[in-house]
Amino acid sequence: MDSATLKLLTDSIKSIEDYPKAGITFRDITSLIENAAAFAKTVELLAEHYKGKGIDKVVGTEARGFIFGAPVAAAIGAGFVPARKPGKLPRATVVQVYDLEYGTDMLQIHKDSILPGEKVVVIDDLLATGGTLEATIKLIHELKGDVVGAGVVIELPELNGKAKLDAQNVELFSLIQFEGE
Ligand SMILES: O=P(O)(O)OC[C@H]1O[C@H](OP(=O)(O)OP(=O)(O)O)[C@H](O)[C@@H]1O
Ligand SMILES: Nc1ncnc2[nH]cnc12
Repeated sequence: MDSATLKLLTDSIKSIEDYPKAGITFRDITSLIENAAAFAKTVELLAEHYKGKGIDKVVGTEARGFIFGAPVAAAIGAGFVPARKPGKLPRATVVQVYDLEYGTDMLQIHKDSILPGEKVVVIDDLLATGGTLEATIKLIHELKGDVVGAGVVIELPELNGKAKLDAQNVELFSLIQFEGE
């Protein structure tokens, strides 16, 4: 990405100290998506990376993964599969419990949302410890999907979430890296 685009995206993300608890610097993408140029460019860059690679499904994690995952899916001609927090999906699901930078949570996807052998990309706003993406990848693997990549707007390299993706042989694509937790 050129330096003007990097500046557009980086400057549009607000950083809030000690949210949601002491010691965490919260990287807030709501200010990025409020900015029409920054939002469009973010979706375009993620889509560009995965276009033409025969991706069948994009999985986005609730809630912020929906914001980027759905438009990327439409842009690359893939279906969109929501990975949801517990109790939100009406049909049979597969389930994973995982740890977060600031707590624990659970994700589910519909059992029939991914067919064996389908090529799948996971999209989220941010990679911190990697717990969310790891749990999402495990859900897709349970359904015998082929996870070919994980794309995020923001990576926090100090938390080493990439190691969890490496362990699953999933390539990480991140647009912005912020130092510090
Ligand atoms: O790499 P990790 O340590 O797993 O952290 C990253 C995850 O944390 C945030 O979601 P959160 O669970 O706060 O939910 P939200 O999208 O509903 O705000 C963020 O949107 C990522 O999904
Ligand atoms: N530091 C952070 N900022 C925003 N979202 C997050 N999810 C996990 N860690 C986060």
